[in-house]
Amino acid sequence: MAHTSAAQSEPSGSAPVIEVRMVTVAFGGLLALRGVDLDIMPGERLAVIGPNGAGKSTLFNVIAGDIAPTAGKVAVKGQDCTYRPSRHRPRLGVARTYQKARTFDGLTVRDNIYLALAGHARRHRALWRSSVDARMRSTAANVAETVWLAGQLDHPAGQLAHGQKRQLELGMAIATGPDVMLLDEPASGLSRGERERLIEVLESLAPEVTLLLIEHDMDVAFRIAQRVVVMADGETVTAGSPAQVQKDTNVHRIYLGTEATA
Ligand SMILES: Nc1ncnc2c1ncn2[C@@H]1O[C@H](COP(=O)(O)OP(=O)(O)OP(=O)(O)O)[C@@H](O)[C@H]1O
Repeated sequence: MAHTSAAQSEPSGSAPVIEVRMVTVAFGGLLALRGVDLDIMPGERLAVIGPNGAGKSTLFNVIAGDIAPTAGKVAVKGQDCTYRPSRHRPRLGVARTYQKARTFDGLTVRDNIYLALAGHARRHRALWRSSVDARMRSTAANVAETVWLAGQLDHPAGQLAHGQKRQLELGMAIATGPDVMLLDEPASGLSRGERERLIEVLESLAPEVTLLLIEHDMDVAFRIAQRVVVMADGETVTAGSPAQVQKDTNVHRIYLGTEATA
């Protein structure tokens, strides 16, 4: 069984887009993360799984900049971001989604996506011209189509079903053209059909987009990820391809249950 080093990628010649080094997070006397190491390579599709309380959300939030670690280091594209709050991540091409979608309920689907685009354009000093506005409106419509919301373009976000709201949030993240997407349980609360759509959308992302997801839904995690990191008790227990992780008897013991089959 490998320990923290199991979450290191195979050497591939390029630098990791995200580096997590010996990250520890203590909540009072409780160690939620115990010296976690993780490298995520550009274009990699990585899922972090593990039983309740394993430390997945804490690790995710440290990477996203929502929790500052008690010890250790986080770098994005080689820049030390350990104590940089989450609002700095988009400047580095990092977008994230939340378990509970954060959309503007009074605004339409189009305007939610437009706002995400506008925020990104401002960062890149785009000019506020009518041609830019028209282009962003058209891009918003294209993004809505990508996330299966073309028919709801002019519906207020507040009227969308849970799954559609999550699709919208995913669209808002995709709209910014991120290099790295951090997805917090993207399949949570989705119907079977919506999960299939989610998988289709994620599979349609450009291959250079790096994807990190924490996910309880094994089907989604194993179908999207090239590499799966298994956490338990604040540590990375093992990592490998979905096929390797499904066969790992230690994973069965700590997470899937001994009756699980590969
Ligand atoms: N803000 C907090 N204050 C105190 N303890 C916390 C806090 N956040 C998480 N914890 C504890 O840290 C440990 C790891 O929690 P975390 O949410 O990271 O696990 P998880 O793997 O994401 O679990 P789940 O799958 O249930 O969401 C748990 O014991 C949890 O109770």
